[in-house]
Amino acid sequence: MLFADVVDASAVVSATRSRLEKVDALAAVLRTAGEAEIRPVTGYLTGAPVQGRIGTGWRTLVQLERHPAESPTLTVADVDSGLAELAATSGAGSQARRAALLTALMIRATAAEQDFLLRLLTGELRQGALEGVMLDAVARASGARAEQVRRAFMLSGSLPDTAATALLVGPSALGEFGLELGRPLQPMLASPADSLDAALEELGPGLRLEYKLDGARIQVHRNGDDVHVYTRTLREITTGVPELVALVHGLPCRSVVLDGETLALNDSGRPRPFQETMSRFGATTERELLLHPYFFDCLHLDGVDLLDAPLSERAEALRRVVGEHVIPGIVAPSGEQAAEFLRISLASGHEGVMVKKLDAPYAAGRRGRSWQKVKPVHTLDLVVLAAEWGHGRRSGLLSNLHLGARDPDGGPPVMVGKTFKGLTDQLLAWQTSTFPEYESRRTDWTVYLRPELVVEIALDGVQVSPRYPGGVALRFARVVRYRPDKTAADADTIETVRKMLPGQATIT
Ligand SMILES: Nc1ncnc2c1ncn2[C@@H]1O[C@H](COP(=O)(O)OP(=O)(O)OP(=O)(O)O)[C@@H](O)[C@H]1O
Repeated sequence: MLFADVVDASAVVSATRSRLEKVDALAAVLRTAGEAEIRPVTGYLTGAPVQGRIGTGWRTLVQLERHPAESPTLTVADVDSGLAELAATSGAGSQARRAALLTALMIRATAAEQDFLLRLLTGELRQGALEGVMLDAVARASGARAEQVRRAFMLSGSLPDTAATALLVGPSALGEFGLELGRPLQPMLASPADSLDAALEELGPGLRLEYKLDGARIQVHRNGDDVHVYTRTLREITTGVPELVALVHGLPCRSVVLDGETLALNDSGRPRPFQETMSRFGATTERELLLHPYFFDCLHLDGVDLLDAPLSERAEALRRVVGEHVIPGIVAPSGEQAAEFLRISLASGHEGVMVKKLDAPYAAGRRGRSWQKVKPVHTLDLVVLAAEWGHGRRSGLLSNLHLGARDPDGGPPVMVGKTFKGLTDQLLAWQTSTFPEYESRRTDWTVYLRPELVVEIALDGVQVSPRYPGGVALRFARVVRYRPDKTAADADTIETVRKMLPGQATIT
């Protein structure tokens, strides 16, 4: 298959707003892809090459001289082996070798193919929304039900594996994806509740309330002596968190999969700021801060998969295996007890509470109603699209942020507002030094970024606004913090923002 076929399909997907047309274009490519081509093609079309992050700096790429080929000759196999070689080249002297490999690939590509490759390698094509569209396309091309494909993806964490199984082995093979020790699955997510009372009323009497801790999500897999720790985005961090690994080694079990939150605490046992916890997960890790785990779910214990078991049963297994490391919680509280529990959680420095339905299974990758989060301040996680240079005291610093919500149909993020409020001197300095790495273009006043950075924004609500393309604008938006634990795929959608308009339904 020619690489140009993939590039053409990608162009159709970005040109149309119709989800149906996007799915059709992707399904057509999948149907014509050969056996060995399905995995790489799925990766390219969701902006995530199967070789993982190739790690070529943006600057190296733009400096490459590129005379495009007249007509397309590159095949998917050529690109696949080129990227595999690039990914395998590291260490001393690798920079020049990588540039040579890239140039060799680029001179065989047409202008459109070069542009696509560049955007693929810089991560610009990676938009989480595309995953959803691709899952539908896999269903369409293979004849599987969308739900079957989705479940296999959530459990395998890999779209190329899901696509290859559905198309090459057949839809019924998708059912064989189960929980596998050492392979992270997409975490279950919560829906925001309007208030504690609303959540209690919706979930009825059979519920459990837990502290909502403001740390970093962890998923832990142990098989005998083999322990692995993953982040919310399924990145493996085992070697960076030796204290967690040691603790999991000491648990009374042979095999286990745990879901939880980890935090750094200060001397009096209160949580340290989120940024400090996250400093343990960056490129340069801050080893002095010890992380404490608080587990809230158990998905597997000693050979028994618990994904489909009700929370009540999973919580019982959890208590048996992690003992004191279970997150603080109460079962079936009265309204007064629940309100008191929320008050104590906030007074102890936590974010709020989670309200969970006791008879619900673990819905991997779902933001459903059986987990609801109650937080006093409403926040949205949005994508930074651009930043304007500041004035006066902020001159020379990148300040006013342009904020975008995710398009669930795979289009580019939709701008919903701007803000420079809440930016500390430290954050302004960080933005000014970091944003150029994400730059896609600039004008005199504004630096535009590839849509990758996620920032958490507090707001007083939203209003109708013809000035913005989505028809809604944020009111009194202010920056709470950056969310290095999230990718643009995890940002809130334009639908979520629209549902916050006065008179709209509860956010789901
Ligand atoms: N008791 C708990 N149960 C489940 N998740 C918890 C709990 N305490 C803290 N959390 C964290 O809250 C998150 C659940 O909220 P949500 O599903 O909306 O994800 P999120 O978008 O990261 O949330 P937020 O932006 O509010 O932190 C989890 O990903 C987890 O990191």
